[in-house]
Amino acid sequence: MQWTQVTVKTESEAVEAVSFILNDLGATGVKIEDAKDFEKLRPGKFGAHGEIIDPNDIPHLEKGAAVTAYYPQNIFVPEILPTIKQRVLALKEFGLDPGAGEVVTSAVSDENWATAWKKYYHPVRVTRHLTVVPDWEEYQAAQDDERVIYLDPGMAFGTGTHPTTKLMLQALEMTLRGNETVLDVGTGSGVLSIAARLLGAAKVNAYDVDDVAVKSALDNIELNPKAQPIKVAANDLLAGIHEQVDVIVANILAEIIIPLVPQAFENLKNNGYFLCSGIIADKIQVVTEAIENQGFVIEEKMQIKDWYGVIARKPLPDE
Ligand SMILES: C[S@@+](CC[C@H](N)C(=O)[O-])C[C@H]1O[C@@H](n2cnc3c(N)ncnc32)[C@H](O)[C@@H]1O
Repeated sequence: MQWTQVTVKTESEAVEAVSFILNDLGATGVKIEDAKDFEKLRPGKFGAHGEIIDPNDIPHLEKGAAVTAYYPQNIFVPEILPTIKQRVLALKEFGLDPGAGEVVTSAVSDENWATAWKKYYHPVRVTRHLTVVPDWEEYQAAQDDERVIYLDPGMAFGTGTHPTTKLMLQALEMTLRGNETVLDVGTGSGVLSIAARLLGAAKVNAYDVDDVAVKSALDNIELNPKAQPIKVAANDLLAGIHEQVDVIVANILAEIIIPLVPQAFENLKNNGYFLCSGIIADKIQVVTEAIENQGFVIEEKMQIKDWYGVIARKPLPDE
């Protein structure tokens, strides 16, 4: 089994709180390194086996502290990084100094990730009409009504095969009829935006908070002339966006979907659809409550493996 290692560089006083945040987001364990612990070790002290300890021989931090967490494969770390950064920096509000709050991931190095997954990534018929094809593979559509999405997701999330993406591809296929306006929040590789256009949406705007994702989405849109044009921009959810669209789709974590719910309601036309996934079993109730309390009608709850998706509709005023 592979693990992703996430290290938060912080200060001694914040190590407990940072450990709590990392565990709360699904870490299976944390390791704490604290320069203050080494200050207590004096040269010449005896260790447990009678050896003389010279702290300088032990790899240690010269200053500050670092908390390292380990995440199992079913947690997609790039997705939780913005939440980690946000919650660590917010510790200031509780009177704790989080230091730089710098977050570093390793174990699955960029280089490994960029190449290792390619071995397992082949054309996949994800839904009745949508097939995702790696850009470097030759593929011939088997039916006239099959739509092919060419992708090279690189470091961004969205090969099209993750259950959460699949749920939203299915939801788009169930919802779109043609000529809709669509907002794709947390676009990652751009896969959902490309799918929306290929399924007949007239206009799609895609947003992501991560510049790597924005670049990846733009590159993938280049690979799919039939899906062009799609507008892509860096944005935090729908902050500052005021539109009236037919469909909003978002595959993000439950914690991030909840603040999106009122923004989605505001940006949808009556009878418009809010499609969301990225929700684990523990969170489905709180997300559906937030959606219903906002005034949406839940039309479908979908599930693949441990992941849930929701199709919600903004009702007509007289409903
Ligand atoms: C699970 S990926 C989904 C990618 C793609 N849409 C898919 O379905 O495969 C979630 C994406 O949401 C982005 N994201 C996370 N927080 C965000 C926020 N506050 N605003 C916009 N995008 C965000 C992440 O950078 C990531 O690219």
